[in-house]
Amino acid sequence: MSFTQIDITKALSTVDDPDLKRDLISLGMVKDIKISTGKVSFTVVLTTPACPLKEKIRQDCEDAVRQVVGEETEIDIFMTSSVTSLRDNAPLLPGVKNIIAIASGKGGVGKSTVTSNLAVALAQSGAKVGLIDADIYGPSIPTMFNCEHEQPSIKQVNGKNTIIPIEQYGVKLISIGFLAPPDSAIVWRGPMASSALKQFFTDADWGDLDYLLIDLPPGTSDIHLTLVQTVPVTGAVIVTTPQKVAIADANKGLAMFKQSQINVPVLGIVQNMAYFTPEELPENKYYIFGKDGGKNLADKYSVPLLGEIPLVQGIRESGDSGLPAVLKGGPAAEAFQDLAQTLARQIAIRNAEKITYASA
Ligand SMILES: Nc1ncnc2c1ncn2[C@@H]1O[C@H](COP(=O)(O)OP(=O)(O)OP(=O)(O)O)[C@@H](O)[C@H]1O
Repeated sequence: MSFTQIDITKALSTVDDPDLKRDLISLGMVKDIKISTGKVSFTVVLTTPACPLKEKIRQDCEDAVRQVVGEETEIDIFMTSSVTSLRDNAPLLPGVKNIIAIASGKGGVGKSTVTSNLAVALAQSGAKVGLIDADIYGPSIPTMFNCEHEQPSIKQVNGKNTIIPIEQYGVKLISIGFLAPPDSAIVWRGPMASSALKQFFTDADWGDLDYLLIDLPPGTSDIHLTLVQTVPVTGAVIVTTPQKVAIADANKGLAMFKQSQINVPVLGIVQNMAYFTPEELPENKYYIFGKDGGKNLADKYSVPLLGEIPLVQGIRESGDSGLPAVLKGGPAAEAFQDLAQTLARQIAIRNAEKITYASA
C-alpha cells in the first residue's frame, strides 16, 4: 500500500481532541511524521502531562492512520506533552506559561490546603510548578510544606539581587511568611504586602514553569489588585465549602474577578469539605456543611465545578505535619489528583480558545 505524509496528515485531521473539540492537525498537536519501509511514526503533543484522554487519543490516531496504511504497516506513536500558554513573549516572567490565582471569599475554607495539594499533584503529573503564598493574614504554606524555618536565598543575577525560591516536593515556592515571623504576619499592611508580592514577580528566579499558583488572602484586597495589575493572570480558581455563608462570600470573590477592571477568567470552583468521610468507612458521606452549594454557584455563573474534596481527618493532619495529603495515597490523594487533572484540562481548553495554531 502506498501513502505519503499528506495522506497521514489528512487521516489525523479527522481525529479530534475531545476536550478542545478540534482536530489534532489544526491544533498543531502532531509533529515529526516519518515514513520508512513498512513503518510510519509520528509524535502527538498533548496539552497537559496528566491528560486522562491520552490512551483514547492514541487509539483514535492509530485507527485513523490504520485505514490509510493497511494492516501490514507498523504504526509508532510517541505521546508527549507541552503545556500551552497565552504568555509567550510576556515582558515579565516569559518562562512562566500559566499564572493561576487561587482565591476564596471566606477565610478557613481550605484555600491553602487545596493550593498546596494542587501544586504537588500537578508536579507529580510531570508539570513544572511554582507557588507564591500571598496570604498575608495566614501564610500557612511554609507549614504545609514543612519549610517554616527556611529562607529563600538571594543570588546576584546580571548585577541584580534575585530571590531563589525554595524547592520542596517538586514545587518551587516563596511565601510572604518567609519575610516575617508567623506571629507578626498580622501587622503586615496592604502596601507592604503588595510590594512584596510585586517583588516575587520582578525579582525572583522562577525559571521555566508550566503553572505558577498564587495563594491569595481570603476576600478581596489590595493584594488582588496588585496581582492583576502586575501580571496578566491566566485564570482564577475559587475555593469554597458548601455552607451558605461561605457561598455568599465566594459569590463576591467570583464577581470581583469578573469585574471589567479586573477581568480575570474564572477557571472554576472547588468545593472543599464537600462531605465528611470517616477514613475507615470511605463510602459513608455526611453532608455536614450542606450539599451542592459550590455546584449551584458554578451553575449560576456558568463556570465548571472543578472538583469536590471530602472533609477527612488525614487532610488536616497532613497539612499540620507538612506532608501534603496528595503524597500519602488513598481517596483524599485521588480527589486532589483528579482536581489537578481537571484544572489542567480547563487551562488547556481556555488557552485553545485563544491560541491560533499553525498547521503541522
Ligand atoms: N478537606 C479537608 N479536610 C480536613 N481538613 C481540612 C480540609 N481542608 C482544610 N482543612 C483544614 O482546615 C483548616 C483551614 O484550612 P486552610 O488553612 O487551608 O484554609 P484557608 O482557606 O487557606 O484559610 P485562610 O485563607 O483563612 O488562611 C486547616 O486546619 C486545614 O488543615
